[in-house]
Amino acid sequence: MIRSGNSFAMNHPLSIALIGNPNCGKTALFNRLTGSHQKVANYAGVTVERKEGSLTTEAGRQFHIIDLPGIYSLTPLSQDEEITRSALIDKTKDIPIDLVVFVADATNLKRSLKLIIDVIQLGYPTVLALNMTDLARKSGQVVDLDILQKELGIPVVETTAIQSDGIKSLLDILDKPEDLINRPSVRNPDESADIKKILGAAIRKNADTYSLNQRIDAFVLHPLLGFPILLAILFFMFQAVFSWAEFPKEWIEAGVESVGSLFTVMLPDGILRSLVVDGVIAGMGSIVVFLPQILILFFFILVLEESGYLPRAAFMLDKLMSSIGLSGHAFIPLLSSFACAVPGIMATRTIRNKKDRIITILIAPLMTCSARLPVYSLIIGAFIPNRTLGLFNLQGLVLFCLYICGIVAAIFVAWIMKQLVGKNEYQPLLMELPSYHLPQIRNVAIGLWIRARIFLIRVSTIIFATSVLLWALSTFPSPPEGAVGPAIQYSFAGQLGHLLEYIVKPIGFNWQIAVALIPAMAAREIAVSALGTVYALSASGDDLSVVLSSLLSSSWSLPTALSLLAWFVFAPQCFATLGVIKRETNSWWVMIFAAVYLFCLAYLASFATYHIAGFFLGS
Ligand SMILES: Nc1nc2c(ncn2[C@@H]2O[C@H](COP(=O)(O)OP(=O)(O)OP(=O)(O)O)[C@@H](O)[C@H]2O)c(=O)[nH]1
Ligand SMILES: [Mg+2]
Repeated sequence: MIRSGNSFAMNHPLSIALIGNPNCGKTALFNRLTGSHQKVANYAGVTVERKEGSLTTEAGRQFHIIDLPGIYSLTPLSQDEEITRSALIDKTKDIPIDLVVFVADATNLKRSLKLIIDVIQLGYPTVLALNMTDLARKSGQVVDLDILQKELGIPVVETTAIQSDGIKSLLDILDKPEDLINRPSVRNPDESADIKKILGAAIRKNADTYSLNQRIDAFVLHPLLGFPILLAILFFMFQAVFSWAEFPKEWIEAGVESVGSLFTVMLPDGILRSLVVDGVIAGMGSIVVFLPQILILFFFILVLEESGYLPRAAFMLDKLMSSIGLSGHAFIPLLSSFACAVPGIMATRTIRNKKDRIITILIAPLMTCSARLPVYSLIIGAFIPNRTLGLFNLQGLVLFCLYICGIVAAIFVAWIMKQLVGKNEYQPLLMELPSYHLPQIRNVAIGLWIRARIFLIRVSTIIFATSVLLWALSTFPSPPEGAVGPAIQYSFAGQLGHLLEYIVKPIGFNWQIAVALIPAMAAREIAVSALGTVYALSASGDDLSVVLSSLLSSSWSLPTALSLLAWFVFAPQCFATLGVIKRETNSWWVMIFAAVYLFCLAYLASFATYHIAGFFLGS
């Protein structure tokens, strides 16, 4: 639906849709135009929903910009492609498109040309943005823009979306949208046979981007070396999470401790001091110390995403994944779930087969999300000695094993589900291998800043609120007169914990853990702050000054600690994940099934871990 001529009067912002193949830089361009920070990464299928923003040009013109998932053709094969098709073609859409900026990867123009012609034929006023011109130039490609404009009958500009001055030519055109809208079509290319001719005429020298890529791929995709390289990268990442974070973690810990002591001195002994020191500082402080580890993890994830390595890893794992009945397409959604299952589950929209998609959604929560990191890190820090074994840091090794546990469990569950629903025939993974890019320092820095902000906002809102709530539940009602033992024993939380103790005793948990697990349903890392609050209040006198990890190592047995780790590998301790499962599958049943099977697995795994560890170590 194109607006009628008179609606182009400039009294409302024109809507511009960014259309193009996956991974050609639409979102990078969107971010540049609108000043947003939407996710950009070097693989196909990053954007899976419509994103909108606004642009005011230097001349004061306003535009509404729409970023859409990449498409290969106007016939969608997956749910994300359907979103774009429907935005372009359906008459019922809520936001009419006035202009199309077709974004094409200049280093691979051939791939886009058929789609450009199809989109032009839809009748929208269209501009072609040849993006990634920096790479095209470096590789020696020369395109004759005049010929291309003439052949296609639309304006063509060159852009480099990752450079601050890289989209000037596009902005110049957008400043005169009337020219675009009223432009007579010079010619309407309609035959696919034209493509060769157009390219032959317009490209004077072809890009030579393949040599470096091929040289790197010779190692990375090597039949024998490829897999060890992937494992080594992941292994190094988890080692770094522990060893690099050591100093910054100590500084934050020292900071939190001095703030705690400051308030202990400043405030008179009583309810207010308890709220501030035991509730707020113990709760929030116990989580803030994990910021460096989270940032190190995300640093690696961002660099991997930007480099172009991920689709290669998907290819290597395709055979393995198909042997459990999943397609290689599931790899990137599952890998995204290492950050958080919510975007991971949304990324399954790129999976074409419906059964595969549901199974991938069901196993995504088994990937170790970053919210588990504080929990793992706290327990590992308290129970696993910080020793090096040759090259390896023992704590990093245990963390690596926990990640592997999640992956193995996911493989196992997927395999069982596939047996139940029936296998599809093996369809080899068809996915593009993008060119390797050197990660942009600015992009990585922005990515880390966004992550740090998300984390600190979580700490200061949901974690702050639950810390205060838990403090209240653990403080009131006050103990009866003459009571012995810490006051928390008599509080609401204490009573609830003792009730739940019956359920969690067989898996080795005490009542403090039971109390901590409830608010952790809101977000996993709250388990740490909740333990901080509960133990701060259960501790008597001197113990208060001891950091949480030493307090835990003296109060829990090793089997209990291992059992709690096992619980967190499986338990769906997060409402947001369950919510997104419901939304993406549009089914309460799938969500309930996910919650039930994950809780059952968690209970079984913890039970087995506790008893097996108890048998070997003595509980
Ligand atoms: N060198 C260079 N890299 C670019 C340019 N534009 C985008 N990139 C990089 O190309 C990759 C893909 O960019 P995105 O903006 O995520 O691509 P997209 O078209 O939105 O991809 P989908 O959402 O998957 O359809 C990222 O690694 C970007 O940093 C450019 O002009 N030059
Ligand atoms: Mg995108």
